[in-house]
Amino acid sequence: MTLDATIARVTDRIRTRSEGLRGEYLARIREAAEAGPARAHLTCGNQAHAYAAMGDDKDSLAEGRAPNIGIVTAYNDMLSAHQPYETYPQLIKAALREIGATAQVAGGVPAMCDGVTQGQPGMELSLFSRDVIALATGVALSHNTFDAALYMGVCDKIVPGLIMAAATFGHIPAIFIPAGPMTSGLPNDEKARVRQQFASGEVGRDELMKAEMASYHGPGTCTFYGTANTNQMLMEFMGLHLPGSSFVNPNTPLREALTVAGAKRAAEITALGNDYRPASEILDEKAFVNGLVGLMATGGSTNHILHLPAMARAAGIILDLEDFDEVSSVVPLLAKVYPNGLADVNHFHAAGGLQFMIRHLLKSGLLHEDAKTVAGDGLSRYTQDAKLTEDGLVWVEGPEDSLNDKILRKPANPFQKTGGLKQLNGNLGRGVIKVSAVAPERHVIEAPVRVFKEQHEVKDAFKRGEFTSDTIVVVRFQGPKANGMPELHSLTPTLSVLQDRGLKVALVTDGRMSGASGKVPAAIHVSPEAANGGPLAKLQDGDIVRLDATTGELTCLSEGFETRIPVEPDLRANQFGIGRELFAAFRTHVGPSTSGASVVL
Ligand SMILES: O=C(O)[C@H](O)[C@@H](O)[C@H](O)[C@H](O)COP(=O)(O)O
Ligand code: SF4
Repeated sequence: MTLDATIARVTDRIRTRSEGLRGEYLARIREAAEAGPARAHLTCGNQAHAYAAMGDDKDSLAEGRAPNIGIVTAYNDMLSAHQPYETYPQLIKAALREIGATAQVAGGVPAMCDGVTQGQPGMELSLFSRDVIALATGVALSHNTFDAALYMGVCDKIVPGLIMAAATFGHIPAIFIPAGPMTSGLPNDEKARVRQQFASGEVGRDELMKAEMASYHGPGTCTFYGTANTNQMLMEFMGLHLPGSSFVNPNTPLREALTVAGAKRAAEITALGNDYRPASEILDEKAFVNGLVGLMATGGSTNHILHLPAMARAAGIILDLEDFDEVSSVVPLLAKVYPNGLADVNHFHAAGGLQFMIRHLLKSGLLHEDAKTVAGDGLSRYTQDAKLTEDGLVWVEGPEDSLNDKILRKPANPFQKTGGLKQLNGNLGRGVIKVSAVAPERHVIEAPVRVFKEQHEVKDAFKRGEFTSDTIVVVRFQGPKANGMPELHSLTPTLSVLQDRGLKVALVTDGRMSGASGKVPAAIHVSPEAANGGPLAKLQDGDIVRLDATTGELTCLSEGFETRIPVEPDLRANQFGIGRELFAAFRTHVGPSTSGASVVL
């Protein structure tokens, strides 16, 4: 199938834009690869320290001929998605021992659960934790005793931070090992309904707690299509998972078989063998464009508008908002998974899942098939599903037709003709809006603004009954320099209640939303941020603003707006408590959201 002209043009533009940076990156990676196997550079003392506690594997490690695989783990008990990782290192070590290879836990990385910190001060460390994860992975792999790395992470900032490090250590192969989604509990839309009832005082806290616990009920990734499950999609579209491994539930025989297979595959693709697949060769412009296509076709999380540019830059590739915008304009929305629909990722996987999508996007010429992956050359192998048979783990072609066209469709009959992501421009700055979950009649709003600094102030104004007409709610000083750019997802129930009461409402912020946010139109990541003197700092209550997701306009229409002096914020409350005092350097040095709000790149 001929590659779509727009996809080809965007890829060429990215390749040209990145030429210098990518060239320097690849030269560094080549130098690291040419230096030879990692452990050859270590002294006897270095090695003795590295192997001292490795028991049965000590001799094999000391001989230095067999591949030694570094495990980077984001295990903790706080994320339901990461709790299953507790037992993986032992399983991996035993699997590699079977084939004469070894594995060591190179190090752990922190992982924040955005569900635990949502609406809490801790959320102000969330985005920064992505770069902390990249730094911590660098510390782990700097032991330089590994021929490949297995990265165990699933959720929001964890996969992006691990990718930033995997690209930095791009001379060694990288395989991402998922743990799979939680089994389906109380449907996400039912949970959201009880939250709205609680916000409007119709039910009490005990009713709300019951619903939340029935929704988030066990190990595995939360079942909505948020940032974590968008990560899982990316890892298959970008060829860093084994095919079909993203949405297999934890603590199942198939999940265990895929973990073992991923470990053994890592040992096969090191420089010691004859199928060397370094991460740098997989993380190229084609992989990132394939990731952009998957993001649009699945209606993925807006957080990847921040994460993908940071991930790409670590591999010497420069992504721009115009790339997202143009890919969105030609890639149809093929999946309806909450918040874009009622289904969850388990239903999506059962309907044909990622394998169905990759099959039909390849057929439509919307993906680069000639991509390198950890499983081998060519993305078409990712149209295959993983199955456990009496012959063990096998890969078989996924379904040609969707098993549920309310959840999954072919490009010829999409839910929406485009990916539903729109770049915004105007005298309020540059931002983005995702409309795949917003009703078409709500794509344009022109209304007076109410201006707030904190999300709790919005909820307080709501409780005082102050929202009685169409309103654009502006929450500013939420950018990375101001307070770390938290998610404002906890506003969703309040704004949804206003919307359901018949008001036209929208959110405009230099902050961000959760991948689980959806039905309320939100212009997010507005840049330059208010704390940097951005135009949002000039807005006053009552100004008329126009947000048009069809034309991509974000404009203040009030007289005299342009000549106003930006408001100076008092940000002292964001500089202390819950560890925020440790992140002053991050707030000072963080880059703009338009290039991923990174501190390290
Ligand atoms: O970007 C995301 O996908 C979110 O950060 C998600 O990981 C977060 O945990 C949600 O806030 C959970 O949803 P609720 O807060 O609605 O439970
Ligand atoms: S999906 Fe979000 S809420 Fe669920 S475990 Fe991951 S970070 Fe936590």
